[in-house]
Amino acid sequence: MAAPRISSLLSRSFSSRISSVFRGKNSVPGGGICRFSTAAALDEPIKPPVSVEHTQLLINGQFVDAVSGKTFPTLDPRTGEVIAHVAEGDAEDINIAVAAARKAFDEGPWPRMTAYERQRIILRFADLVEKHNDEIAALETWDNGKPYEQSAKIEIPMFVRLMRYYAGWADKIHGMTVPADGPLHVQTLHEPIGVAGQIIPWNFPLLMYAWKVGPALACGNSIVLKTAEQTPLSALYVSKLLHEAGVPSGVMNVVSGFGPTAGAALCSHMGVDKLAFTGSTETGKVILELAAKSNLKPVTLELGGKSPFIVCEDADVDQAAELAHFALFFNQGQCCCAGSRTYVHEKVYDEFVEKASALAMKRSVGDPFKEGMQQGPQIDQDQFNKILGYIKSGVESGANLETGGDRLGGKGYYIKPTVFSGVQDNMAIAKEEIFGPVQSILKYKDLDEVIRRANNTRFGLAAGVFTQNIDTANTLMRALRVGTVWINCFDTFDAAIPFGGYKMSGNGREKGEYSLKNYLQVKAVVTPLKNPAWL
Ligand SMILES: NC(=O)c1ccc[n+]([C@@H]2O[C@H](COP(=O)([O-])OP(=O)(O)OC[C@H]3O[C@@H](n4cnc5c(N)ncnc54)[C@H](O)[C@@H]3O)[C@@H](O)[C@H]2O)c1
Repeated sequence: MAAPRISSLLSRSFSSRISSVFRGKNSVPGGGICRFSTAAALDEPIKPPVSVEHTQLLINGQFVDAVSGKTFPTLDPRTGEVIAHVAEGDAEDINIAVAAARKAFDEGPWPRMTAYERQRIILRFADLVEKHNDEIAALETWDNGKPYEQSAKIEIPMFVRLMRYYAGWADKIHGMTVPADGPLHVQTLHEPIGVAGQIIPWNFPLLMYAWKVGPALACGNSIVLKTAEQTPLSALYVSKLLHEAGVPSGVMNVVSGFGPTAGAALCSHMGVDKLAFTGSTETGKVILELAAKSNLKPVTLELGGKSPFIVCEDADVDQAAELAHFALFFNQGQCCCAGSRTYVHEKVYDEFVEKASALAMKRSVGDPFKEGMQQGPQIDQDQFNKILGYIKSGVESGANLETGGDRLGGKGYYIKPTVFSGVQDNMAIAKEEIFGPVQSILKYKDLDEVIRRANNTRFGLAAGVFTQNIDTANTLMRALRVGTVWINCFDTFDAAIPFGGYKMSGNGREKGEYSLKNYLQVKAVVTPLKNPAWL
C-alpha cells in the first residue's frame, strides 16, 4: 500500500482545512517564518475584531445575572489580562436552569413538535452561525488563544457541519417492530431521554458544544450546559443565535462557572436525566460518582489520552515527520487525542528525529490573530506551569531535549515547540497527559514490541499508524486498544465518524449515528394480537 502524499492524506474535512490553512506559504520545512517567531509573540497584542456582548447566564431564553451576583474574569491567554467579567453560576443557578429545562421538556413544545420542525430550527441555527463565522471565530481565539485562521476556517465551519449533520438525523430516528414469540405486536419507541446536563472543556469550546448539543437537540431533549471557566464566551454567543433560530425558551440553558460548584451541582441534580462530560480522567471519576450518588443518571465520558503515533520502518520519513508533528502540535498540543508518544522504528529513527526537530524549530508561534501563526499561547497559567514542569521532568529523567524547552517571550502563556528524543516508556513525559507542545520520540525494533508498548497505558483514546504496508496496517488497526485508529492520517474529525475511548479514556461515543443513543431511551411496547393474519 503506497503511502499517499500528505497533501492527499489531509485531503478531507478537518485535516484538509488545516492543511490549506497552515501549509500555504508557511509550510514546513523551508517556510518563511523565523524560528519560534519570538518577535511576533513579544509585539503588542493585536486588537481582536469583535466585542464581547454576552457575559450573563442564559436561562429560560433570557440573559440573567447569577443569583449570587458574583462574576469571574475570563482572561486573554496572550497576556493574562481580563477580557470580560462573566456571571458566575453556582448551585442556585443550576437549580433554576434545570427547572427551566425540566419545564421545557415536560410541558413545552420542543419534544412535541414534529421532527421536521425541529430539524428546520437546527438548520436555521447552522445558517446563523455560518453568517456570524468571523465574529464567533474572533471570540473563540480571544478567549482560548488558538490561531484565528484555525477558528475561522476549520472549527466554526466544522461546528456548522456538525449541526447540519444532526439536523439531518432529527427526522430519521425511529424504533422497530420486533418479531416476538407469541401472538404479540411488539414495537420499540426511541424517546428523548429528557434533561441533558453537559460539561465541556476549554480546548475546543465550540466543537465540544456541537458534539454534545447537536445530538441532544436532534433527539428532542432540553439541555443545561456548563462551559469551562477558562472559555465561557463563545457558547453564550451561539446560544443566543439558537434562540434567534427559533428554539423554545428553556430548551438550551448555558451556565458559566466552576467545576466544584456549578459543575458538581449539575452532576448531582435529581432533575437531570443524563450527563455528558469531556475533560480530565480525574474529573471524569468525580462526575461518575456524583451521578451514582444522586439518581444514577447515565454518563458519557470523553477523557484524557496518551495516544501512540507509530512510524513503521517502511515510512517515507518526510511525510511521517510532518504528520507526527501535526498530530502532536495541533491546537498548541491541547488535544485529548494528541499523538503524544511518537514511536519510531530504529531503521528510520535518527533521520526522523532530525526532521521532527527541524519542523518544531520552524513552527510559527505568536499572536494567534496574526496571519500565518500555527501556534498561539497555552490556555492559562496552570496549564503553562504544568507543561513547563513536564519539560523539566523530561530533562531530569534523561531524555534528550532536541529543541524548545522553555517559554517564549515574557508575557502570556507561549511555550516553544519542544521535542524530546530518547524517551523511555517509564518516564513521566511518556506516561502522563502533558496537554502541551511537547513531542516525545521513542525508538522500537519490531511490531510485536511496539504493539505491547503502545497498549501499555491506562488510556485508549486514539492512535496513528504510518506505513505503506497493508498487512502492517491491518495488524496494527486490530491490535491497538483504542477508540480511533488513523492510518496515514490524523485528527480526521468528520461529523459522521464516532469518537470515544477505551479503558480510562472514557465510555460512550460522540459524533456520528452512535451518539444519538446517548440521548434516547428505548421503550418496548407489547400488545396481544387477536386472530392475527400473520405473525
Ligand atoms: N479530554 C479532553 O478533551 C481534555 C480537555 C481539557 C483538559 N483535559 C485534561 O485535563 C487537565 C486539566 O484540565 P482542566 O482542569 O481544565 O480539566 P477538568 O476535567 O477539570 O475540566 C473540564 C470541565 O469539567 C469541569 N469540572 C471540573 N471539576 C468538576 C467537578 N468536580 N464536577 C463537575 N465538573 C467539574 C470544569 O469546570 C470544566 O468545565 C488538562 O491538563 C488535560 O490533561 C482533557
